[in-house]
Amino acid sequence: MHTIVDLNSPTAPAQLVSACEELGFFKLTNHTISLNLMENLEDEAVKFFSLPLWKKDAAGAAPSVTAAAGLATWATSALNEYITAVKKLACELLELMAEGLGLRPRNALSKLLMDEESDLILRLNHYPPCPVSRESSSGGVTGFGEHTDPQVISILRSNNTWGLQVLPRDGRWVPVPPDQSSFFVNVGDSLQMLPALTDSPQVLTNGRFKSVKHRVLTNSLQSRVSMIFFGGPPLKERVAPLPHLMEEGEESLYREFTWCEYKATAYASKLVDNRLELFEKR
Ligand SMILES: C=C1C[C@]23C[C@@]1(O)CC[C@H]2[C@@]12CC[C@H](O)[C@@](C)(C(=O)O1)[C@H]2[C@@H]3C(=O)O
Ligand SMILES: O=C(O)CCC(=O)C(=O)O
Ligand SMILES: [Fe+2]
Repeated sequence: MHTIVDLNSPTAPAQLVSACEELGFFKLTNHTISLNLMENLEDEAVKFFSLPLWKKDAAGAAPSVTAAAGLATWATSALNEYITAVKKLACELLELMAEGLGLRPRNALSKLLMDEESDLILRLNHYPPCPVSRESSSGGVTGFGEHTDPQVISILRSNNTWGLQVLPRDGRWVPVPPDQSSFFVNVGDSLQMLPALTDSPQVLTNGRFKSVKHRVLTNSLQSRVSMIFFGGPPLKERVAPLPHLMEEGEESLYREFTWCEYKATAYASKLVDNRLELFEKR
């Protein structure tokens, strides 16, 4: 079962750090984003997804979040309000994580997303109901295949339909009970790389935070609508372990790369591929 982090709790920084170290995934409660704000965008998404294909196609390829103002033809205000709120939340979480890790300055991680050139994506997914075939080995039809997210942090909100599953490192797929008023947060590949060493011998690794594998199975009766904010650094930003967290003389497990390089590799790979492996020093 995943951790539930209460954003209002005085121990939130420590809770965040252990959730990111253990599974790389947690449910976030007591945030300040209203259900109304989430539902406004969900309603717009439902309207959009019910349009005929040719109209959806006409909306064109997804622009980046920073270009959302250019999306004037579709749900601009619901999108902009949601993006502003969720970006602020992502930065708040990264600041609390930095505090939990004892990092100075406090914005060591959040500044990656605050930069005006940060690479932010908002993705809206719709999974129509889909009856389970007898051949299905996973107990459901795959809606979104297993993968890790390449960015720093992903913040997911869905309606109350089951489907999301996470994979602990040495375990089995765990279904995540949906909760339309909470967020589900996962560590992305780039955050796995960033915080370097820990003093605990069991986890003496640069990958102190875990980029969790996850997938979505469709539901046979209800449709699932999810919106996920992916926070990535500016394309030119170097992704390297934070020196403050490295022990003296200790080497990074990964070679240094820019987010642009990593993203290009990720986007040229298959969804299921282990992309971080390609950047490990051997
Ligand atoms: C198959 C792919 C889809 C994806 C780009 C990729 O080549 C591998 C990473 C995929 C992923 C997973 C997280 C996000 O949903 C996403 C938008 C991202 O940044 O990386 C998707 C990419 C996509 O759908 O284009
Ligand atoms: O739609 C979901 O619930 C999760 C999708 C996802 O993991 C992704 O878009 O990267
Ligand atoms: Fe994902």
